[in-house]
Amino acid sequence: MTDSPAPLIPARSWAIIDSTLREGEQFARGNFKRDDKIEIARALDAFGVEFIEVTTPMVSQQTHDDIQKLTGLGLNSKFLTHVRCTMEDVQRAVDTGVHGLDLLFGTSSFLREFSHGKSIPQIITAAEKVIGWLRDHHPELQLRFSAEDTFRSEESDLMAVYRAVSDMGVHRVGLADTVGVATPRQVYALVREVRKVIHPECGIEFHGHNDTGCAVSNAYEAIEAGATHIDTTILGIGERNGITPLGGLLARMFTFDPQGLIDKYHLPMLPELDNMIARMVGLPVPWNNYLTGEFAYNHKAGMHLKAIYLNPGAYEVIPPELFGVGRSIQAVSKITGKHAIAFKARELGLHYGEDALRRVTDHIKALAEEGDLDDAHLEQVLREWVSA
Ligand SMILES: CC(=O)SCCNC(=O)CCNC(=O)[C@H](O)C(C)(C)COP(=O)(O)OP(=O)(O)OC[C@H]1O[C@@H](n2cnc3c(N)ncnc32)[C@H](O)[C@@H]1OP(=O)(O)O
Ligand SMILES: O=C(O)CCC(=O)C(=O)O
Ligand SMILES: [Mg+2]
Repeated sequence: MTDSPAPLIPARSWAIIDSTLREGEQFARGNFKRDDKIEIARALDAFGVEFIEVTTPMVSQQTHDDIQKLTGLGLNSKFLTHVRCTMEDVQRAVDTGVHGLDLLFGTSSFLREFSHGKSIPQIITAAEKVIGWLRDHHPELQLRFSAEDTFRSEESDLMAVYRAVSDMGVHRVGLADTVGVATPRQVYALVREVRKVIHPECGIEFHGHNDTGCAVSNAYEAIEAGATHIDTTILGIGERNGITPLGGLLARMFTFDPQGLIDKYHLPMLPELDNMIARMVGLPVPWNNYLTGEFAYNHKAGMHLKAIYLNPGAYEVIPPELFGVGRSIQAVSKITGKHAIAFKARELGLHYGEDALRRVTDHIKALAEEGDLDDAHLEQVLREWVSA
């Protein structure tokens, strides 16, 4: 790590707002009880996420009290609650002990027509009232204002809203790809445009859904363009097929500043986090999950195996052990090669000459064509053929 070149994107330039306790509750199987919430919050805090976003206290008295319980745990991660832009919601939120409020208002024609029915000037007026009151009565709170469904909103409307709320003194503005329609280039371009109309000290948050498979790349482009905060959830759980997964974002960003990520987060805890949420929602961790999926570090093809034995970096971009994960080398299959077989043989103290190695390799490949070979069978074959 010490010899690596200067990071392209320093990990200190962006922070994680983990929304497993808000967006994650909108997942089909996300129905966390108080003990689950405490377990999740403690785990995220131990991992080192900077912010934990929780559901609005408007959901119910129970949710309100759960938030108070969470904020009373004395964790290092800061709690934010996600609330509508109304006096009723924010007044309910201010006594929960959170560090900040994530306000939102839909700005696309879809949401203006079918959700809340407000025009852009009415949205700005509502924001003025709510933000003004919060700044006067609760200057200690960090405030964020997000334009829900940003990427289906008119750019001129967005700029008017972002400029206005930045002038009102919010600490961050939010861009939300609510339906997962944005492309990476669009995200990059819009973050750059937003940067131009808000105050220099105002942060930019990105929230991206994964409907078209771009949640991680869009989060990356947002950061590259200057976003300061990214929303994630553990395993990516959320409405429909979810948002940027914590593990996916870390995998992406690790390649730019490994040491920065190691310094900021307790990376070996990632499997624990993924398994915890899988258990709570009653689903397995997906086999191809970033970093922690069962086969995320499985190596099989003969050409790969030759190099992997010599240096795993030949076919791995991120060392699995840094994330508390092991690699598996599948030396036996029809697509194996002589180097992998020689390596397995050496592990057993067996050595083959060039010709014998070719023959035993071809025999093992032929056996594998017929059906699966387990390690015990492989050992038997290797031992039989060495003396043949
Ligand atoms: C894209 C996202 O994920 S946004 C976050 C979604 N999160 C949630 O919905 C949190 C959980 N929600 C709830 O528990 C409930 O929906 C509550 C408590 C917030 C509201 O419940 P209800 O009063 O029964 O209203 P309901 O959910 O049916 O309708 C939404 C209301 O919010 C209003 N609304 C929607 N967005 C906003 C906004 N950004 N600011 C202010 N009001 C809004 C709608 O106009 C509607 O109010 P109306 O009936 O006066 O028109
Ligand atoms: O408040 C935000 O920025 C995001 C809200 C949300 O979950 C979404 O738009 O998908
Ligand atoms: Mg969302």
